Amino acid sequence: MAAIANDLAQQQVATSVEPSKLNSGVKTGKSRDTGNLDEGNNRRGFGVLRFAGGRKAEIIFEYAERSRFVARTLLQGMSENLGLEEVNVEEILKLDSMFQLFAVNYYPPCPQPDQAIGLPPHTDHGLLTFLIQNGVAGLQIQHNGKWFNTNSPQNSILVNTADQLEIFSNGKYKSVKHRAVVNNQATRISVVIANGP
Ligand SMILES: O=C(O)CCC(=O)C(=O)O
Ligand SMILES: [Fe+2]
Repeated sequence: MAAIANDLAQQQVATSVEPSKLNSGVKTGKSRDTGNLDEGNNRRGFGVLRFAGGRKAEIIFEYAERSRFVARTLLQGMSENLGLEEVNVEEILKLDSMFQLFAVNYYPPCPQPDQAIGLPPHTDHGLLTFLIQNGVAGLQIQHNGKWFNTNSPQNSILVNTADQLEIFSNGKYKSVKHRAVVNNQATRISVVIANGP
């Protein structure tokens, strides 16, 4: 996973995974929703990159496809856990045409990490967000008002619950508030897929 995260992030390759948006460059603490939406690699916020094809695009396609399978399997389990065995979650959430948003976050080392934030606190849209990283930690989640470091093992996918899941489950699965912190040692790269209905 770390290798994939590095590999993908080092290429300015877009994907046709709908809606063909890649987040690239350094976040400056600005909310993604208010970032500039430009074509090309916008180092200050949202970047929409053109589909370039080639091996890297194939990797992204394959990762997106496989992650859709994982998302659907998890959602079926969650729906059973909610006591919705009778409900066809695939049909209700139209998982066949699942929406995926692919983002790559790049956090260079910061000389004063306690004075900066990589990505400010937020919850994600969608149902489940998958995050892989290049072996450098930095994601924190909020629980009972306190921030906790996450510690994902090598080659794992960290799954965050998101807003539409909270709505779908009537609040039983809470959308986790999270943020990314920076460090003064190593560049961190995270690759995120938000999976929505
Ligand atoms: O880089 C991270 O750890 C967090 C990324 C994130 O929350 C996002 O892209 O929505
Ligand atoms: Fe997020």
